[in-house]
Amino acid sequence: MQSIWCVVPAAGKGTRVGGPLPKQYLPIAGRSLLQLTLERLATHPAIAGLVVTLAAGDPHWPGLTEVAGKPVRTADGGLERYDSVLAGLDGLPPEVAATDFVLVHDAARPCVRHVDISRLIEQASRFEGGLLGAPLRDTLKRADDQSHSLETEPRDGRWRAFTPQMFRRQALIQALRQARADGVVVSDEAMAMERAGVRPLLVEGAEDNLKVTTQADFALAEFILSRAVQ
Ligand SMILES: Nc1ccn([C@@H]2O[C@H](COP(=O)(O)OP(=O)(O)OP(=O)(O)O)[C@@H](O)[C@H]2O)c(=O)n1
Ligand SMILES: C[C@](O)(CO)[C@H](O)COP(=O)(O)O
Repeated sequence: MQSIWCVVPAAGKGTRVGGPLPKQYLPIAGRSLLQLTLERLATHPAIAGLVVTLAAGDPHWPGLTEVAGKPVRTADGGLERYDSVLAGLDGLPPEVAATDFVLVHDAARPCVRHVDISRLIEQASRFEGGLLGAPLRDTLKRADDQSHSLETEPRDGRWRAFTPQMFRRQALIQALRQARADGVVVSDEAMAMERAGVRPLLVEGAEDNLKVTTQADFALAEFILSRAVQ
């Protein structure tokens, strides 16, 4: 299996959780959300190293330089998630070539399964990249601003996008820079690549690849992690 670096955007404020600490530093079973995600990534055999993007001057970062024997580099994140991803891509070591694939994985997703990361790398590397996701299995409603359902959206062909997402380093940098130049705030890497004409491969992954977003997600993440499925 190829060896691949992973950018970990961890510069968010966690406003949907609230509280004095950014959510990536809140505990799950005694360890921070960020530490859990870094360990989950660093213990995957194909991952060569991590670039963690942090809020400028982040006082909570413990100054890690390696996790599970894998090197850890840092970069200053930005206002939007995609700014932080760009900073992370720029912070990759020089041995990562422009055409090398890189992964991008949210610090807020500690439950990602190694088998899904392996399948993403193996399958999406046959194309110009891809992402983990899952087909939508619930009926999708479009609501008005009073939370009344206006209509039911078509479900066919709709997927939920997860991370990691995997693209070639320079192609992703160019696509993200183009989105920024166009004033488009892309919500994931695949959106930037789609705008560049790429059709990222969707690789179905476990739906327990939870993005910890609200306070309630911490208990669910702790339960998922307690099952020792890595
Ligand atoms: N400017 C930003 C915004 C988000 N992120 C990271 O992107 C991931 C997914 O973002 P999200 O879950 O939205 O985290 P926050 O932006 O912190 O949450 P909120 O929107 O509730 O403030 C997180 O690991 C977050 O730290 C980042 O690196 N830089
Ligand atoms: C990248 C992502 O996790 C894919 O679902 C999602 O778009 C992040 O969104 P957020 O609002 O920045 O959490």
